[in-house]
Amino acid sequence: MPVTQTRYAIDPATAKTLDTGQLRDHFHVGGLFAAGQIKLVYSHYDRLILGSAVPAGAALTLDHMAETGTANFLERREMAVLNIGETGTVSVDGADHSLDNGEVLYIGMGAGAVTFSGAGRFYILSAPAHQTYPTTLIKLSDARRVEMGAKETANERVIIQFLHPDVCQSCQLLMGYTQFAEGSVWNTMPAHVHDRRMEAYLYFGMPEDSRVFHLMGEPSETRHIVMANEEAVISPPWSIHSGAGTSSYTFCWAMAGDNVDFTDMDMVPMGDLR
Ligand SMILES: O=C[C@H](O)[C@@H](O)CC(=O)C(=O)O
Ligand SMILES: [Zn+2]
Repeated sequence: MPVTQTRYAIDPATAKTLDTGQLRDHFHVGGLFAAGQIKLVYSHYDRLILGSAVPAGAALTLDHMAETGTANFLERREMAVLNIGETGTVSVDGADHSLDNGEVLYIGMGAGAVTFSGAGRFYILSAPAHQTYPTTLIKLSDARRVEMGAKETANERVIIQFLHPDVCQSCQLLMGYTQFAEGSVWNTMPAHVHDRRMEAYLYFGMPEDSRVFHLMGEPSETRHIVMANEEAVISPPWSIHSGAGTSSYTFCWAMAGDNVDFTDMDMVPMGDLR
């Protein structure tokens, strides 16, 4: 059985009254990637579920989560699995998919139970779905690469898009990860919001003592959450999501909501940030 928890959606007026601990209780997700466990967080923002599976030698099967109210987890949902560990296997619908580090498996609605095995450290994302699309292994060479930023602004990076309409079809999940050039640490500044899509970040590939200061909140009311390696953060639709690290890092971004248009962002003019 997966270890589960629920995070409720709150409005920005409530969010701005929260202190550090309360902000973390709502938005920060720690304790993922525990060996021998599937851990899942059910967010009420667009009902995105995020979590982890670390088989560590013994196979782990995800078939049911009470929070979805369905007999099978994928009955009315789609899923993406990113392997941030060594090569591992994800078995679904009678097929074994071998995922190397940095590869993504899209699993369509109705595919049934999902079994994780091998040396993988699997990051799991799932959103409600309305139709099934083929389960697809997406290799790094299949993904779409968007170069962004510059060294001078410490934000030289490549956005690698896996669940994107040009790469792999999905109902509402959009996901990929962003890698920095050495010395670059700033993600998504100038910042943006997209009130029609929520987003979740997983920060990984960081040295143990490194931290990312993740920025959130309405543009006129920003807060920060201090993130360590392999920790996730839920970004409400009304919130900016940006950050700077004490070293370079990789972060997986994932979105769910009303459209799958990656470029549909409302950029925040620098003068509006508070
Ligand atoms: O809506 C898009 C998301 O916030 C991220 O994809 C941004 C990102 O990866 C980056 O700028 O590096
Ligand atoms: Zn965004």
